[in-house]
Amino acid sequence: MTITTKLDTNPDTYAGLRPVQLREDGRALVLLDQRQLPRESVWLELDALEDIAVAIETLTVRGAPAIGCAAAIGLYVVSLGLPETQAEFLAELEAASARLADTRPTAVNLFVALDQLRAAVQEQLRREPEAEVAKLREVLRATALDHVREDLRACLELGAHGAAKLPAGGILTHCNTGALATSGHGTALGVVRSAWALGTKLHVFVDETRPLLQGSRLTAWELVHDGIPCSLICDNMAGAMLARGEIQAAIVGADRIARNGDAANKIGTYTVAVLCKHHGVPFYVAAPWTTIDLSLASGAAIPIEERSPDEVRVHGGALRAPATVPVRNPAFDVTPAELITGIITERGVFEPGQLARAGR
Ligand SMILES: CSC[C@@H](O)[C@@H](O)C(=O)COP(=O)(O)O
Repeated sequence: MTITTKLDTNPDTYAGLRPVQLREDGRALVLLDQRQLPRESVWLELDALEDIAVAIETLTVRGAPAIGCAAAIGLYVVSLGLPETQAEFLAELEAASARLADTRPTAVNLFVALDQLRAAVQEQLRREPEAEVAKLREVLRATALDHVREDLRACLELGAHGAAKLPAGGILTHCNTGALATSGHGTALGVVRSAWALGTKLHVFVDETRPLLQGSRLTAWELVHDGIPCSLICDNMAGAMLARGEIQAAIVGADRIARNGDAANKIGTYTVAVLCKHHGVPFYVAAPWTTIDLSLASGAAIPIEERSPDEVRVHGGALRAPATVPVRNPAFDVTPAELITGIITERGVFEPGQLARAGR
């Protein structure tokens, strides 16, 4: 297919939604508050460590790449308030990084971003052991902005690779993997966006994604905004849509992909993959390379976040279950590699079993 050459893959000319930014004066993390969508678009400006950590924990900012971007800019912003002596600065920077790392365990992008910033500081100290704190802040700022820019570049490029694979027709997606979940454009939803921009006739089936409704609140909001045809469905309707032949492919994102291609993503993704296998429908995972964790042999080693029982018991502000009923609330599941047709990255589209070699 030659159509991919028409896609804009330049992050410097990207004009779409950027939900995670550094404020123009460079002193605050700016976030589009995803808890308020789709009711209203509220932008928050945060500069305190605890506020930034809580924003990640409460899904004010969410989606693996966006979490990484928020942590990167967040750590830089926090560094502005740290002591001016190098030893104290470094000790407090480590503590701040540890607090941010403690927010959400599954999205590996969080740890990649924090490691990139810490490594950049270490590299500066190796070259200049007496480096002033001002210089170290400069390094943090440049590394954080580079992380965000690289994420956008990856999304635009994987969008182009994925668009060449996506068939016309019904496309099922789960959770939100759009601009909101990244630095912009999106991963799985970025592929949908890129394919639509190229003229592929699509109709997106949006799983509402219980318990926190990232599909109905966020994905549907993005698709309606872009004018991409879509239908919102409850999670338990996906099987019926597949059985009726209304879905030609499924595409989802990932929070962490192990070396063997097993992929952790929003709870319910595994169910979609099993259904697709049963119906002979291709099931794609789209993610930037920062989501691939080659240090883990398989998905069994991916830490899965368990969230508050009240996210399941309470819906729309009202109790929908006995207040004391025991609840399980794993936020993610692992889709085994054998159910995945292809993993779409900025480096190209891989069969799950090819990841390890591609990563060398
Ligand atoms: C491009 S986002 C990929 C994943 O992070 C996404 O599918 C997902 O599962 C997000 O979960 P969330 O709990 O909303 O952060």
